Amino acid sequence: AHAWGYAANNGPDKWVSNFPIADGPRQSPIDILPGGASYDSGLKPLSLKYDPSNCLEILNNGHSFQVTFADDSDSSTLKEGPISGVYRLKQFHFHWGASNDKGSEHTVAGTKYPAELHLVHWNTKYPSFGEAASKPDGLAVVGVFLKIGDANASLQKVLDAFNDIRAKGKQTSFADFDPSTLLPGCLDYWTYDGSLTTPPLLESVTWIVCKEPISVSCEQMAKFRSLLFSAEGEPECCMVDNYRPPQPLKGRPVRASFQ
Ligand SMILES: NS(=O)(=O)c1ccc(C(=O)NCc2ccc(F)cc2)cc1
Ligand SMILES: [Zn+2]
Repeated sequence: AHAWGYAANNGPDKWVSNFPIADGPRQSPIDILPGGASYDSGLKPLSLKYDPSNCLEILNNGHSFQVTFADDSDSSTLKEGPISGVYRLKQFHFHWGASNDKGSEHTVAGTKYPAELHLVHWNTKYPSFGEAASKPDGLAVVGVFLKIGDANASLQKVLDAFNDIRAKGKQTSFADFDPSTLLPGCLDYWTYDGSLTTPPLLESVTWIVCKEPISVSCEQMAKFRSLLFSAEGEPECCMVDNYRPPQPLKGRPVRASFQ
């Protein structure tokens, strides 16, 4: 059986055959309707504390590229916000489009952004990411939209490593990067219970989607699109449109940390 992907023959509409949870009650992403979200004064501000020395490597996994962190201590964590306890940063990655009119996974009243950043954290009440990934409160992902504007100097550091990871399976060391430099100035957010947006689509994610986007230039978006879904020696296939479209809300509440 061919592995999952984003092409017509193995893309989001096909995932349900190998991953029936694709039609489950708490799937992600969703279209966020600001008018349908309820302000919750009980929601705390996000507490994100990242240690750049935990940054290990950058890799092309054939679906996206990701920057992986050492998660053997509580030095890079997410606390407060809608969650209780301590969640450790495991990795961050992005989703993007073939053109600037699409690419984000979450949408806001139907608006698609050209890309979306995901900072993936796991609940330290469980022994590992793999264990946490199967629990309803196991993961917390912070989503940040990217909007076309000025070049993003912090993002450029990540893009400068792309020459070594152009093809699927390539990885290279990547050190001393502080992911908090990729966060918007304002950390107002929407939050809801959801899932991983790629197979295995596990319904274990507390989603925390920032209202304010960060900037990315057209040239930087072109750099994202220079990566390949394909491995070395295979016919080249540009890594673009690696996003799942919004899924049914199925009655879930979406809360806002702001009025
Ligand atoms: N786009 S997203 O932020 O929702 C997302 C985040 C992480 C993963 C992931 O780690 N997959 C591999 C995986 C999944 C479960 C496991 F138990 C082990 C590895 C997939 C999607
Ligand atoms: Zn993602």
